[in-house]
Amino acid sequence: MKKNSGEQVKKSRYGRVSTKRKFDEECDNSLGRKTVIISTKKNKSKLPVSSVSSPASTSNNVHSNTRNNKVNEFNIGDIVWAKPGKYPVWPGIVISDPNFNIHYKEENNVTMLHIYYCNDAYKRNWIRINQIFEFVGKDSMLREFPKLTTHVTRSKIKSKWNRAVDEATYLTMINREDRIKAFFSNTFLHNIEMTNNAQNKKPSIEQSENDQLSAIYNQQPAIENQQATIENLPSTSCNLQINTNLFDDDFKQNITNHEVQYLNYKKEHPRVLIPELCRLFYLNGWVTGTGGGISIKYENHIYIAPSGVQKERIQPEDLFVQDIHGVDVELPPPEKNFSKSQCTPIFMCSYTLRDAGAVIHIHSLEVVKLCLLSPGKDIRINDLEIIKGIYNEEKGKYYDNDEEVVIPIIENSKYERDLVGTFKLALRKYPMTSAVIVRNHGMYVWGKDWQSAKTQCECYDYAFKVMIFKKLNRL
Ligand SMILES: CSCCC(=O)C(=O)COP(=O)(O)O
Ligand SMILES: [Zn+2]
Repeated sequence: MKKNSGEQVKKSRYGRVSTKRKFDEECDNSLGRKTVIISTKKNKSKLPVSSVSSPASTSNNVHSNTRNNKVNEFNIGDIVWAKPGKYPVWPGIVISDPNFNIHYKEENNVTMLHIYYCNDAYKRNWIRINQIFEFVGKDSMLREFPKLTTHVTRSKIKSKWNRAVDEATYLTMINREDRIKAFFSNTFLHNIEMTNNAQNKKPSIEQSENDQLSAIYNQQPAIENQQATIENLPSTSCNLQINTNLFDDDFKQNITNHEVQYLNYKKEHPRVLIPELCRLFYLNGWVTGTGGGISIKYENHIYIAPSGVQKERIQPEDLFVQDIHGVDVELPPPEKNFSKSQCTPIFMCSYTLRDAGAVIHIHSLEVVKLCLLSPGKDIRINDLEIIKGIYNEEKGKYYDNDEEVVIPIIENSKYERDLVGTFKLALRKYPMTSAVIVRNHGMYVWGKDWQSAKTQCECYDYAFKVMIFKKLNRL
């Protein structure tokens, strides 16, 4: 079948007209916009590049009208439009393939980029670079590429597509470094849900939409389990403030004051950090079986998670806040029926006796394994570069790699609160330590702030893995 332009119109086996050629043509011909045609090094295929700068390109200065002739100018974290063959044009984010840790490659002389799609259950695939262009906002897209968007804006997937575009728009508003975290933590969708709940409405994703999208993407590889790498480090609710800008005034008016209060917390606030870090610690295997977590001191108040809950699902309002004397200042909503973490007495020992700014309690398998291999009263770590990340509280400085780090082990007890006596004794006997191991149970680690506590916990965890290896292999 021939059209006036001479374009060969192909029909897919589903009877849908192929839009691949139209996509390039539409980009080239779009009214009032310049397009820069560049050739990729090997396949020489023409890549139309939008001259409309998105917030992302403005802030990162990655894409511009004067994009040069490189094979791949997309970087990890770029927000893009992708038009994979017969599938609808969809917003996505450039992120490395978790299996190979690369975000672009040459395949059969074609440059491919690895994309995760917005609002689509973390579906991802490798896609030709000439099927991608930088993300422009929804209005520009609808105005300038009407043919590309007609299908999605009229079909049953319209609302899903709209949410994907909103998510992409939201991601362009935040720093590139935070985008991947925000993407994997579903920050945007979380807020939509929060807003909808405030209106006593559930987010309505129609089944038919899901079915249709499943059919559309059924040839794409399914996403593997989310991995706790630095790339997809989850962040529960940072940037909530920015996100509300996407809601119209009606929406905002329907959010209760209580919720607005949480939307306004900065991302360094414990009500944001504790849920975010608990989620990370869960993925690290540190807070399994509901136990463990982190407490943070902020402006002379101590923030503590609830006890016995799925720590990776804690919400900002779930936290207990008390002063340094243990007097409650803020409580979670009473209907949640939460009680304060059983670890509170130990957390308080670290705050009062060591002037900690944050305390982490982990239930990692490594700690328990190491205890099984170490019947003595303490663990000694030598000859590891990683110990430079551990703080010597007695000397007030970080260890050198030729020093020995000694961590006391106290015996476990029936209840966490019964550990207080031996915990205090350990602090007295080991003034240099920033951690106490509880045999066959876990470990408490503290630092002057949450970053220090987290970094040290990572260093201990790493060192324990090496020690287990050494002990098992009699090295
Ligand atoms: C399986 S958890 C047993 C109790 C425990 O060790 C613990 O750390 C409890 O912490 P929580 O913050 O859930 O009270
Ligand atoms: Zn515990």
